[in-house]
Amino acid sequence: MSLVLLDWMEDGYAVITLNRPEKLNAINHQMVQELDEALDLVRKEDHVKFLTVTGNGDKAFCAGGDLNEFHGNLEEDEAYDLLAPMKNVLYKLATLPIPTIALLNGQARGGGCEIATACDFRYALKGTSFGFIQGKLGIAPGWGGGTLLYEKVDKQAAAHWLMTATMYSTDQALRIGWLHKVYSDKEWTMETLLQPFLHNSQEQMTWFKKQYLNSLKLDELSVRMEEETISCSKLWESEAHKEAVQKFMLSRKN
Ligand SMILES: CCC(=O)SCCNC(=O)CCNC(=O)[C@H](O)C(C)(C)COP(=O)(O)OP(=O)(O)OC[C@H]1O[C@@H](n2cnc3c(N)ncnc32)[C@H](O)[C@@H]1OP(=O)(O)O
Repeated sequence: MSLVLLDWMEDGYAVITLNRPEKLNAINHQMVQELDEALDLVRKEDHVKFLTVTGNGDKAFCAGGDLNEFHGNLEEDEAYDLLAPMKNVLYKLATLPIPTIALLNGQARGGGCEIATACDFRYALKGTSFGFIQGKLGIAPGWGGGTLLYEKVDKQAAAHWLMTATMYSTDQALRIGWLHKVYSDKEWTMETLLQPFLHNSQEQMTWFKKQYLNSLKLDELSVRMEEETISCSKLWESEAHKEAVQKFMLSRKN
């Protein structure tokens, strides 16, 4: 079964859906691989105007890395080998030549927020919440999403969110500029959400995106994302991280 769905829409855009709702779309190895392949396919299609990324189910966009696979008992080099492929996926997503919109149908935690941050824009359903909670697990973002957060919101707001590792409501996330729009249940239809983009041609969209990417200084971005993955791999060995993952695992068994 595909854990990542890729759909081509008649209106000229593509949709990637994280498809593991029973695990709140937590990212496992298979999904890393499938996301990578889906992004390659989207990149090859020259008629697609933009890409949306969303989650299946009504509870979560993505609950982060799968804690059974991205578990606590890893040496630094093992952690690096686990984190780096998803960092490469996020770099691909962040630098895709067409605009990308995260449609946040439910909560996002940890790596889920990193995926959303790699998209150019974030629209959320009212009542959802979001947190770069890695700090509470004895680690820091490791897929490059922390680095990307500094590109997307005010630097102090980014540092504050990462260091406090708290969940933000849609109002808080709007206030710091991480979210661009919030919609009610009734408004949450593709027509309403995407209507402002649909009138643009593919040529317009690729130019807008190129101009945006030019502002990001991409060489430097990939170096900083790599540094993030290396730092997170070191933190992976900490007792605080082992204990936090253990606590989650034990809570599942009761
Ligand atoms: C790469 C680094 C990172 O991403 S660090 C961040 C990792 N993510 C997390 O710490 C979030 C872990 N999940 C949670 O705390 C809870 O599931 C939250 C999101 C609060 C939702 O709670 P609740 O509404 O009660 O749902 P639940 O816990 O029963 O979850 C439903 C099923 O999904 C699973 N799930 C959830 N998150 C993950 C995850 N990150 N990795 C692996 N599995 C996850 C739960 O285990 C549960 O499945 P099951 O019913 O136990 O089979």
